[in-house]
Amino acid sequence: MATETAAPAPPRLFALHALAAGLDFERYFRWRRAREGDPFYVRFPGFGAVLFTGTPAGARELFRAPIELLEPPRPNPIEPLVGPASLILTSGAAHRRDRTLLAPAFHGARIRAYGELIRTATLDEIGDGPAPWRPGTRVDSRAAARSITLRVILEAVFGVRARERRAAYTAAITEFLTAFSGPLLLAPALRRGAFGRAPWDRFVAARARLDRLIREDLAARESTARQDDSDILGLLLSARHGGAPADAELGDQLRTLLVAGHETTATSLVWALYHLHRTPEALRRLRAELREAGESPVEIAALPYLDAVCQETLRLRPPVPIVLRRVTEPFALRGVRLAAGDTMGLALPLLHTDPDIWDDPERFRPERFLDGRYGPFEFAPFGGGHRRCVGASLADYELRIVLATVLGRVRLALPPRHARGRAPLSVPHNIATGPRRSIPFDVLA
Ligand code: HEM
Repeated sequence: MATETAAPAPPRLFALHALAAGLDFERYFRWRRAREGDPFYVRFPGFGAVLFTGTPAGARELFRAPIELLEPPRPNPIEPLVGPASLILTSGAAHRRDRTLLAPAFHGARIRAYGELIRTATLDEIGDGPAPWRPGTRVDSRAAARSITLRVILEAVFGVRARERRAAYTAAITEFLTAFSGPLLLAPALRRGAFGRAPWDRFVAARARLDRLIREDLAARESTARQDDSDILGLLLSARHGGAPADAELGDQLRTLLVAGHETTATSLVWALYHLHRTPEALRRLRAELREAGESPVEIAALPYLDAVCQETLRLRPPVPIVLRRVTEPFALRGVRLAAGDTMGLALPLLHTDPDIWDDPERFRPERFLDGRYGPFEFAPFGGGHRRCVGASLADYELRIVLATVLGRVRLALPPRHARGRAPLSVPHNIATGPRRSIPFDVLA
């Protein structure tokens, strides 16, 4: 058995470290590992120290740790966004109960039923959105991708189809997420009100507006006698008739799905389009595959090169780059002792560029997913173990159908500055990381 060592001391000069991590956290993580080896410590403001690994051996230990030993980390920077009853934050019996409730809504046949909805949402955004994608126009890819993925979540989760209702949600959620990005996410000390004028006050007001919409939909659906479980809210309500969960908990779960379910997928869409348009041979190969394929979502979702493009995007640009677990009893990660209450983490940008697994890891090369198979401890964009992303199948399906629909309808090009310059860094936005600057596309045809 390997000898356990005590944890290395977290770094001094904390403010400088925080600044370096804030400017480019992937580079910072690489630097820390190069200095200290794997695992290594990183301290987050208002959160404490986390022992990180970025190797398949570490991923295996973290994902396979006994479930009863693991909790989500506390305090959790995203708690104000998702709420204390969120699946992301519960543990033990409550987590098991909520996963049992939610997981079936994201499986096989149910997901496939959303195929047409995803295609229609994409076509509407291109042809009929607030800024139609006509030749000669410039598209803000983040705004467009968010609009598509939010619509999918609103319809799939809440069954919201009416345009005005969708617009009300879109405005509320955009305001809610914008109010929480940046300083409030990273500096918990700023989460205080000041006579209605502080950033925290604005965030609390935005959350109240969004919660009002959610409550209205809950009430409307509850008052209808029919049991409609064609969407996720219907499923949750039918389960409630069996006894649980209460209104506030349901509200947190719905807010979680709204937040976790659209920003992550939208970011991946932006990165996929970006890397494809910087890698002409990959774009050509994908277009050729799409030309041969039919329009049925099921057929599209099975295309091998499209699949490889999506996986490669999630490898190089994982939108949720770190996976955290708090241990409730002593545990050893890669031979380093953790005490009860300590937190361990998996750094996906390190795992996904480990040179022992990935050839030429910094390059966008979808072919690697055609040539080889990667295990769940080598490639883990959706995390793993008992907390693996509950929406992974929906996200995978959505990525493929939106990309195929966009590329089948329009020809895009990156403006010269983006086509040739350095690739933008990934920075934390709120629940997901994304490109530091917005990435526009010119519509050619
Ligand atoms: C490309 C898109 C997405 C990525 C990369 C992603 C990634 C992740 C990751 C890394 C985790 C943490 C897993 C862990 O701790 O092991 C997670 C958890 C979660 N995700 Fe996703 N996600 C995506 C889309 C979605 C969607 C579409 C939904 C729902 C509609 C969703 C809902 C959730 C929820 C509820 C959790 C918490 C699961 C739990 O703790 O049991 N995600 N996701």
